[in-house]
Amino acid sequence: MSVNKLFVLPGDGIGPEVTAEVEKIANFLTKEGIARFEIERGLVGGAAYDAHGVAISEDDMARAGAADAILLAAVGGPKWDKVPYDVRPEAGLLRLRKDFNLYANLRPAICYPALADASSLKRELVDGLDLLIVRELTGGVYFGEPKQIIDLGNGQKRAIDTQVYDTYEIERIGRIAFELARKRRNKVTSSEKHNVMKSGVLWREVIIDLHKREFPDVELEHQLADALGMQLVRRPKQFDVIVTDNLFGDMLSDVASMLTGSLGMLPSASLGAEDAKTGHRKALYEPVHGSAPDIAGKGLANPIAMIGSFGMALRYSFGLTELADKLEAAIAGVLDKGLRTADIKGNAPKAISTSEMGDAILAELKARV
Ligand SMILES: NC(=O)C1=CN([C@@H]2O[C@H](COP(=O)(O)OP(=O)(O)OC[C@H]3O[C@@H](n4cnc5c(N)ncnc54)[C@H](O)[C@@H]3O)[C@@H](O)[C@H]2O)C=CC1
Ligand SMILES: CC(C)CC(=O)C(=O)O
Ligand SMILES: [Mg+2]
Repeated sequence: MSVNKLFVLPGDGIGPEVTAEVEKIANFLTKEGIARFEIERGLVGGAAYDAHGVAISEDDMARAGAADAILLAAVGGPKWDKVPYDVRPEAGLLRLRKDFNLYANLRPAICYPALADASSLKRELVDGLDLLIVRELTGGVYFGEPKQIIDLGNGQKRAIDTQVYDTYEIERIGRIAFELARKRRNKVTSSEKHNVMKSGVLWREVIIDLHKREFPDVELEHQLADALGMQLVRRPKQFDVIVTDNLFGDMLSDVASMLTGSLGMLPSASLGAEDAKTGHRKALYEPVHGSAPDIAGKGLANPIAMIGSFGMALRYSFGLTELADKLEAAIAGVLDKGLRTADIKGNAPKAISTSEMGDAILAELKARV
């Protein structure tokens, strides 16, 4: 049995609490000989800053590079609000994404039937929802240069962020979206703001051209990003795959999370380019949520987004598709039984803690493997 090397970066806030629940599951699978995981741990974000004065150390970057997959919970928090911009916690995550060229961020939003009442929308709007946001992750305004604050010398300052996209960046993320749509309901909605942004004009042009050349069998539609935000809460089941840029993808996926009941439910996979020889993609798996400082250390965090991210690692990095299916079924099973963390409690009589939710998912998994 091959060894799957996992590099775990718990990060800050609720990060250590939710990654502990994944480690329980990985250790069980290893102990029972169902799959073999070798886990190493590193520091990222505020935790790395406190230990080394940087948002991620060179040593941890090297160890992340040597792993088969990286699992990162979340970074940031008010404790580090005043640290220099270059070493702020979020810089560690951005460096991992950029240095490993993890350009494709897959953010599925699935509404489990048992949770349809936990959504902020009416049950009939979200019941059966299954959409996938494909977010470009290494370009756009989060990385474009110049990025600076200039002192204008007259008591005024000017802040500059730059949105930059090249053809190849749009084409490669578009290709991922079309390929994934072919395995789903065969529809892609491309989203930008070509009415006010040049990057939107190019985005639309490249996606239309790619569609014509390589994916004419897939249904393609375009929606402006502001209108798409509105449609996500109006009639979310119209979507299959949404492909969009780094900033819009970040915002729209937080919106989509509430359709499923909570930000604590949404997993994600950040994938790099396919290695021509091995077919393997460098990958980092991370929940969509942040470090949730408001609930950190209280056992209130929902570990499902993190456990679901591990499920995506089983599927996309380790080729353990059947096990990934079983883990997802275990999550659904726990929800069917009415077990809820505080964020998805709804009308349930009581909420269970982070570790109780992890234990319950593990027990459901044990019954399936
Ligand atoms: N990928 C990452 O590492 C991200 C980091 N952040 C950072 O996290 C920090 C906090 O940011 P916020 O805007 O508060 O966003 P957040 O996602 O951490 O929290 C937003 C709200 O959702 C709740 N929430 C989030 N995850 C939850 C979970 N697993 N279970 C239950 N409730 C959950 C929180 O309690 C909070 O009320 C900031 O420093 C921000 O930069 C934010 C987003 C992504
Ligand atoms: C760098 C992150 C804090 C940005 C973010 O919110 C995300 O990627 O979801
Ligand atoms: Mg975000």
